[in-house]
Amino acid sequence: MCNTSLHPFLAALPKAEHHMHLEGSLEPELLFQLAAKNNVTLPSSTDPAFASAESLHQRYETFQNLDDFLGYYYIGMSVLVDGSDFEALAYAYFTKAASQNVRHAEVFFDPQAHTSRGVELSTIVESFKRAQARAETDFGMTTQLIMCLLRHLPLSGAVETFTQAKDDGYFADGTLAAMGMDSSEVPFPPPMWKDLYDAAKESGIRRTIHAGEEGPPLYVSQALDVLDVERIDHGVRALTEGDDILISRLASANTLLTMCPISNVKLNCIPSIALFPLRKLIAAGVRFSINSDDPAYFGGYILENYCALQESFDLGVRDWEKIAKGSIMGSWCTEERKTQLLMEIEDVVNEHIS
Ligand SMILES: Nc1ncnc2[nH]cnc12
Ligand SMILES: [Zn+2]
Repeated sequence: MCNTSLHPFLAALPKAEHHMHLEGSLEPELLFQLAAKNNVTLPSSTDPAFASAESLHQRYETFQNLDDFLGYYYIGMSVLVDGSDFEALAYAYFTKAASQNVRHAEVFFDPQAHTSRGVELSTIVESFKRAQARAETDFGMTTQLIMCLLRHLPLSGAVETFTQAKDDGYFADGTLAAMGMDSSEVPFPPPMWKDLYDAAKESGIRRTIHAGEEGPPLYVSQALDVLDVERIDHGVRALTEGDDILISRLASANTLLTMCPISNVKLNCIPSIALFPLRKLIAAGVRFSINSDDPAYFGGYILENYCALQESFDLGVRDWEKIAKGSIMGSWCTEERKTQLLMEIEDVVNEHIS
């Protein structure tokens, strides 16, 4: 059997996504539409990639590294101006994700990149909430928002944004499920953000951080030791560099790694999907999920990530059942929702093997 034969099964498999940036789902076509609607001038005079949606797609094929990508990511999101733009962005992602049987999504957004342009935090959050409510009604998909702070900017801005979100009651009322940190990783080691993470922990707020994407395994250990995070976004370098002590620690603590194979290849964190450390994760018993990161920029949503792994690693149905169940177990939804989703997975697996 060829290793694409499980693709229909993978498409049907109920999935949880834990690592995608809503702004990273801004497809070039919508980007150009919103730029025209909001009179946002794109830098086409200095960068020919901004000539058209097609040339932008082409440029996205050749990112050199994380910062090269982030340059496009921040320009792209500057077309998001009013509430309807944020709602349209999130609802487009939820629609696409539902078509790939994502049943639960925990999604990131980067408020500082919008509030710095004069967009109110409440505009962003309330618009995403409208899209979330529609996704639940239209697709039965549960979703949660994770507010990410930007690590290439000073701590003071991150603290200000965190404090505003907390004072507005967005964590207390469950509008925001957790706090994360993203953007350029090196040279911004986790201990720089200790005060912020201490404040979040004191307020009982869940915490995650991007670590070990371009940064060394040390950043992952520091995130655990100094920031006391509950989850690590990426962490791929802990595996590729074979930090065995750290790998066993992640396994024994059941820390979820939210992994993004296509992103890792597109940003040159690993040379190819075949070198994604999937077998090592499985053998070491590390809990992980497979995610899209920035699907519009990397040319693949969650299903394309599942299928890319399958084409390289030729796993069996039972392996995928374990991966899918592990990602549900690592989710931040209610226990009741987890039970429901685990049963949905079993139904699809049983249907496939019968
Ligand atoms: N892959 C990534 N790493 C760090 N920050 C990001 N923001 C959006 N995508 C990101
Ligand atoms: Zn990410």
